[in-house]
Amino acid sequence: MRIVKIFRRMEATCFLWKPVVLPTFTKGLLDRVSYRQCNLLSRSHVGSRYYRIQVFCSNSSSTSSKDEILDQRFLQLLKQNATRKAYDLVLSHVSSGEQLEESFRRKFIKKLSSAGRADLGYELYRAFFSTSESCDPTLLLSIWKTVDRQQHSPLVERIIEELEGWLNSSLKEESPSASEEDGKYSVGVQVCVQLCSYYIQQGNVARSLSYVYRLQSMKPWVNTSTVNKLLSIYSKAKCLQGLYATIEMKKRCNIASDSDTNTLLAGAFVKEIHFVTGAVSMETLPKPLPEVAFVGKSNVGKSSLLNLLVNNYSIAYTSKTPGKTQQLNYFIVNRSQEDKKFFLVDLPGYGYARVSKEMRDKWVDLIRDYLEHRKCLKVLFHLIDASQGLSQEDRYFIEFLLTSNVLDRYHAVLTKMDKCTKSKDVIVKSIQSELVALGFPFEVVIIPTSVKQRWGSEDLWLALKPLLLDKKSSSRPSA
Ligand SMILES: Nc1nc2c(ncn2[C@@H]2O[C@H](COP(=O)(O)OP(=O)(O)OP(=O)(O)O)[C@@H](O)[C@H]2O)c(=O)[nH]1
Ligand SMILES: [Mg+2]
Repeated sequence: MRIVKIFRRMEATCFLWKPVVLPTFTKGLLDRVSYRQCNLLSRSHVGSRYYRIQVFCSNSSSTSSKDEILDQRFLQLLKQNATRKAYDLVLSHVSSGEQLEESFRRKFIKKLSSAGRADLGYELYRAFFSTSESCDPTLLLSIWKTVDRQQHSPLVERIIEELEGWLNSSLKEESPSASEEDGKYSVGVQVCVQLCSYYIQQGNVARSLSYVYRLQSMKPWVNTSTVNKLLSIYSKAKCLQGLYATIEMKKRCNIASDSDTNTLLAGAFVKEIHFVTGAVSMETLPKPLPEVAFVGKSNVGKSSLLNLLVNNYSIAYTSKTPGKTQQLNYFIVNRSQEDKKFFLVDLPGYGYARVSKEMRDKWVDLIRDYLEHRKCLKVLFHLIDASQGLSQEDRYFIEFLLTSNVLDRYHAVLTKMDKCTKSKDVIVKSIQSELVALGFPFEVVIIPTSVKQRWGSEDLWLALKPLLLDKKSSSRPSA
């Protein structure tokens, strides 16, 4: 017989005997051949041509093949649901002094856990990895995620104790640099998120939030997906404090939103929203509820911003033509939740609108009346078109506001930021100084937004924090 080809692989050296010419696809197959596949192939033929492979010698130590055989038997037992036997098999292999590669150890632990025996997975973990000083948080997390919450709470408690110990002993609290032990801190983020989730399910809000705050010290490793996971956890738990802690952490860590972030945010705060009425006079306003109003010149983007806030782009009608909204349009949010319901009010615009002067004057009177007398108005969003800056009408309106009693509820919002060429900070600073020059007695917080690019809603929700979290202290202390 003639040796046709020799394949050198990590696991073994293979000699190929006959036929002299190989079909092309067989060659491809042999390029990817592994030690185990050699054995299989040596007993088979491909197409009409027979060939033989002989494994002449194994390049790695004999433990590798033993590990593979153990692996096959282990998987077979798992298939038969004999999880305990599978566990015993691995344990006796190791207790008899055999070596076992780390990749197999990890695999056995994970497989046992995901086969419904997190307890056995954890026992193996203890036997293989854990000494009193060391901890493998990735493995512990993977075991934890497979635990049936009802049945294994002592196990979860043990895992948590180890993970919290690891967080406290291995990760610095004061901001580490991005290059520092990357893997360790990425796992640290995962551990924190899992702990946030665990403690909120246990009803321990303070402990849960402490891990959101902890994430701030891992800034380089926190990303949009971390934020989205937290929003989803606190939304499910209906925990407004958790949602706000997450938004604040996101802002401090300067993490961008994606479309999921907006959907999750709106979904967390708005369980339902309905149109209630279009009021044309003070007499036709609905019965009082805490209220959030959107005011600004015609076409500035009030209705669009309301839609962005609730992530529902068909609830308030928008139009390119100024003067679209002609009444005080009332939308009720969360109407079936007594302690959480509130109104969003979309006002007609002031300034230029494609309607008669008489009509415009009527709107201005109504807006003034509304702002001066509607006691349940808790938050006023005053919209300014960032692409045009403050208009003369805006200045008149601000002069009126400065003499009114609604300043303590005032928030300036910049719209259409996507149309601006200057940087966000430059625009915000310039409007801020204009407002101070107009006579604002405090530095106004300005919220930049873009409905077109769908960003900015988290700052609007932050502005509603006093209203939603503590309805009694919803006004800013007067300056
Ligand atoms: N590029 C851009 N266009 C926007 C933005 N927000 C709103 N618009 C557009 O501006 C136009 C006016 O938007 P509306 O939301 O109807 O404005 P409004 O203030 O409610 O207008 P009135 O009801 O007429 O007072 C629409 O064509 C919107 O699509 C934004 O952030 N960026
Ligand atoms: Mg409108």
